[in-house]
Amino acid sequence: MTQTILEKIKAYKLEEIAADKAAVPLEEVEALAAAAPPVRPFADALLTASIENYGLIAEIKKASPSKGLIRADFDPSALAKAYEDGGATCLSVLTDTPSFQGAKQFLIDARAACDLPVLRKDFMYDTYQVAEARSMGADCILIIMASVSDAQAAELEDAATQYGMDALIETHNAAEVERALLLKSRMIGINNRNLNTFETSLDTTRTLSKHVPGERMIVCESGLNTAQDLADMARFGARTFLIGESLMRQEDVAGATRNLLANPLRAGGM
Ligand SMILES: O=C(O)c1ccccc1NCC(=O)[C@H](O)[C@H](O)COP(=O)(O)O
Repeated sequence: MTQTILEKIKAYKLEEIAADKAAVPLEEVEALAAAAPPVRPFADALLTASIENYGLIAEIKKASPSKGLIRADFDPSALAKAYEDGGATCLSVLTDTPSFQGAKQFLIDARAACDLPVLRKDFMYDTYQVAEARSMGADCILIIMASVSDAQAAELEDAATQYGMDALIETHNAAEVERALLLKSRMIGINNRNLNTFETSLDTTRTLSKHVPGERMIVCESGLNTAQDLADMARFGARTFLIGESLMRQEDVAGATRNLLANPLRAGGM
């Protein structure tokens, strides 16, 4: 039987975690996490930004399984600064190497170059990775409901909370939203990318947003290209966005980020 992309990623990730644990024992990672720079509030920053305008998690993404290489001229520090200058609220940094050409060092460099809170964008299965995320300086982790059980999700979320970090809970369908709501995290990600076909459709957010109660924050993820897309999604209750590829393909990343955040609803243009 052919494996799905998440199954393939999980297989190499579990090997990677075992190798990392052998190379750097948990106690050492925990000591590094305890010495890491203080946590920057991630969800709070998004909430504040989304009251005034939109919250934007701008992603530092070199490549992807669906698109291959996205940006050849890739300097995480410069990109982090450009995103901050353009008005992004938070950063997302891919640390997975085999599928996204990401690196742990990218997160460390990006965070050091700006004052924004940072999400470790990776496939999390083990609380060891949460300690590792904090040791790099991450302020938030991603929990993908499609790749973990309810018990694993709760365990990862608890570990993040113990470090004072936030967790973004990612969903792709109504059943996953229902499971995500059993957790405590405020941020419910709705990913518009179908992980089997890699196609993106904003209809996913249009459909799933009604399953998310008002006290949680919808983070609309993937396939967002224009300010109009954001305004469209805002009508469905999403005022916080996670955007990678469309910004990564721009020469002037700060300018493109600024243009994306020019909210036509606020300007009275809609
Ligand atoms: O981006 C992919 O091709 C991908 C494939 C398999 C699993 C996850 C994938 N992407 C992770 C993401 O969630 C996105 O990087 C993020 O939402 C930003 O999406 P985009 O703005 O479309 O780059």
